[in-house]
Amino acid sequence: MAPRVLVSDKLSPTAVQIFKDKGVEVDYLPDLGKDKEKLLEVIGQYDGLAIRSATKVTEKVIDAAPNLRVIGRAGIGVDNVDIPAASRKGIIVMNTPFGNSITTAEHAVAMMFAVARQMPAADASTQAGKWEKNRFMGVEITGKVLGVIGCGNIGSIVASRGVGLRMKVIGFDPFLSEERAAQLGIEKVELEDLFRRADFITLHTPLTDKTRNIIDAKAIATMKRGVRIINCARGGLIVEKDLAEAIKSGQVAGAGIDVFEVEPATESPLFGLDNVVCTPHLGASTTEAQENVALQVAEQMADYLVNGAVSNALNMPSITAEEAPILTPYVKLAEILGSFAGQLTEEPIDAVEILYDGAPGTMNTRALSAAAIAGLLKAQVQTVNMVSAPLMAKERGIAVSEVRRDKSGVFDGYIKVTITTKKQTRSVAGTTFSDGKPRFIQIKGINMEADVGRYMLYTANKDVPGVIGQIGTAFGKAGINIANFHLGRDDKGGSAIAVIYLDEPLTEEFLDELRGMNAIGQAKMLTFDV
Ligand SMILES: NC(=O)C1=CN([C@@H]2O[C@H](COP(=O)(O)OP(=O)(O)OC[C@H]3O[C@@H](n4cnc5c(N)ncnc54)[C@H](O)[C@@H]3O)[C@@H](O)[C@H]2O)C=CC1
Ligand SMILES: O=C(O)CCC(=O)C(=O)O
Repeated sequence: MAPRVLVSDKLSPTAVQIFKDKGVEVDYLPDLGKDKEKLLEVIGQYDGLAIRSATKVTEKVIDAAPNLRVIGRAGIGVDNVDIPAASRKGIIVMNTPFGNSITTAEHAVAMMFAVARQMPAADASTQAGKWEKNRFMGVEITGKVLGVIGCGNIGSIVASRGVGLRMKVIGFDPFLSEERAAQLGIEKVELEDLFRRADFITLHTPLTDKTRNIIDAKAIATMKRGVRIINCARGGLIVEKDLAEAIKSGQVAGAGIDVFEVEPATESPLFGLDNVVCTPHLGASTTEAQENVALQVAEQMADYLVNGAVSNALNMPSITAEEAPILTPYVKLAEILGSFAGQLTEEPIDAVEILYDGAPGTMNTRALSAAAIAGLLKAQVQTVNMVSAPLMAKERGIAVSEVRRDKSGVFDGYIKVTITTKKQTRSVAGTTFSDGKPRFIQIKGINMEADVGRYMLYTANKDVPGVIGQIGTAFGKAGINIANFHLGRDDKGGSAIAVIYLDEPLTEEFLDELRGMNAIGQAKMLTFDV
């Protein structure tokens, strides 16, 4: 059945066409996102949800969406999506990180000019026939200090435009290196320094706990008198009432505000003040940017729903369309190894190490590790998948580590999952052959070569004569058919293991009978999704 996507915000028609061309059914209901109740009613029918900023994807929406596999944001900011809730449900959240960057940077620059020359007020006054030439005295931009807070994609473009306008650009961003700053032709400074020196301040950070209220009364008091402030990033970065007070007092000479604490903003302490220029979250609103993000989000979502390729996901490593078919057998293998370890472990897991030897070590190991952890946790949480697994492992205090090394044995490569609990360390290794099927090659340090079956009995026993006969007799007496049998041991008379393939699962009574046998230390029924 074709996957189904709901587009619940206004998106360019390009997106709808791309979904259709790629074999995805699509419902384009651009006003639905604003109707919370209706969204809750219908979301259960969809595999994908494509949005902009109007649709709020809360935990409630996610809980009402058992079939949802991907949320695609046609834009950058994903503060309207509850990402932890989506991750817990195994739903990928993706955005389009570059499609509207230039457009938004240009909006910030436009705001800077509009504020410097009071364009909107001058326009309104002139069109009202007032000709107030003396009222609208502006300031030059050339030679002024532009302080850019957040020098990522958009901030960097604004910085370079500032340099082009012959401004002195200074930037604050904890992740900005001296090299990158030099490349942009700007000076890297601390925030206090930026506040103290800038004539214009422009914000380009996401809204996080660290950036919320980054401009409040206290910060404004440290700024140059007559500073002008631009916010085309997110409402909540500025305390609007503090900025309004500072504009009234003359400490701040003007502000260009595209984003608000509450949106849609129908009232704000900034409304009606002299030299405040407001736009209704128009940063990304150009034909070009909307075409870019619509095209990109539809391509990305369809690629995931149809081919399993993952790009620009915020809660899952990327997997390209070329990579997906090569990775798939190893994803399956990693999941099976994790599942084997998870099913055999009955006490809390402290740590998991995933070793990549040879070929799989050259692949996307973040995705493979996510699959191994998903397999491991499946014994406890049925709904876990590659998206939710890393978060769930973290929530459970499981330390996950990856080791990669060159090919060291007869196989082109293999994966080994080792788990550590308070009581023991246990490992299982496997590989895939050219048929793409997973094989176990080592269990608890004992070499063996075994296929993976749907129902498998695992026994650990002492290597003494008669054990296999005893097990075989018990199966015969109970009338249970054995489909296949694999054995391995470390040393003569040491530890041995058996993996027995069955057509159906064994009962607990029968397992207890096996466990009652003298030489058998462990008998466990394992089920695999094959
Ligand atoms: N008004 C609009 O329509 C639009 C607004 N935006 C918003 O613009 C913002 C920036 O977008 P991009 O540049 O694409 O993001 P980005 O992720 O490329 O850059 C953000 C930068 O902020 C920096 N940062 C994080 N915490 C910081 C802190 N405490 N202090 C200083 N810098 C910090 C990061 O290191 C990063 O370099 C986002 O919030 C996004 O939602 C994006 C597009 C359109
Ligand atoms: O979709 C829009 O108009 C807003 C864009 C935006 O805020 C973003 O991409 O973060």
